[in-house]
Amino acid sequence: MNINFFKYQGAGNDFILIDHRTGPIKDIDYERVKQLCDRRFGIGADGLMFLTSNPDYDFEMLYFNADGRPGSMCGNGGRCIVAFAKHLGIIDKETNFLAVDGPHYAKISAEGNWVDLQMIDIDTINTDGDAYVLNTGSPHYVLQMQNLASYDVYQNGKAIRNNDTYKKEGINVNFVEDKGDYLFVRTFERGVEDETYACGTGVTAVALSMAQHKHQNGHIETPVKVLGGDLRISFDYNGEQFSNVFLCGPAEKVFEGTIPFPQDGQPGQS
Ligand SMILES: N[C@H](CCC[C@H](N)C(=O)O)C(=O)O
Repeated sequence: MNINFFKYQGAGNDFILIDHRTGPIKDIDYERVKQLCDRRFGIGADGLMFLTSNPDYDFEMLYFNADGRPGSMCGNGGRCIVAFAKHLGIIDKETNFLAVDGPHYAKISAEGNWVDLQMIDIDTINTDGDAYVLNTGSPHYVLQMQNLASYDVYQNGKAIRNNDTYKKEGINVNFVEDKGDYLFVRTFERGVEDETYACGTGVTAVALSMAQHKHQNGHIETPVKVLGGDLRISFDYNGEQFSNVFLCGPAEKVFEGTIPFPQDGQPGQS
């Protein structure tokens, strides 16, 4: 069957979005998802999402990484699917939707291209040598460094993601340089197995780790620069728990089209 797709991007983290409110998704063909996300043989994206209906929420987000496998929470994907839901007329200024890590609240600008997405509360940040390790909906490794612009994020991120500790489950590897007024962050993403231009759960993990590292307290606003643009993380920290965590940034529709998509017992056929 043919289905319509929409391509969105948030700070250069890009996604294929499919409106699937009409029925349950069954037998998703992971190979087809992977091919659609491929930048040479497909549409090209860091991930693919289905927007489905849920009786208790405005909608539900089903996220797949570019390797075709179901991913954990995607922050920029969450912001993009909120913009998509507004485009579809499902929501207006705010929403409560369900994702793989639970319910999320979000606010969206009148123009529909700026989304503040609430992330899960966090109370545990572990360490691994000099790095911080935490789960902001997806697992993240956070390491501080200098001269990040010229750092080999691909080789070093890949080595950490595939070391004995993380190989089995995988981890997203974030490198951060504290620039004083803002944090500069680059991320090697699990499931894409490459550096992406932005990672929302990643910059969130970085901002929280840095607040703990610097012994900051109270209401904190952290501007972040990534390869694909600017994001902002705001949260409250009482020294033990991070709450009211918001990932804020752009979310824009790039283009739309039609593709064959096998499902409902026809995996592999298109
Ligand atoms: N790009 C995403 C992270 C996707 C999560 C994925 N890489 C995984 O670990 O399953 C974000 O903006 O948060």
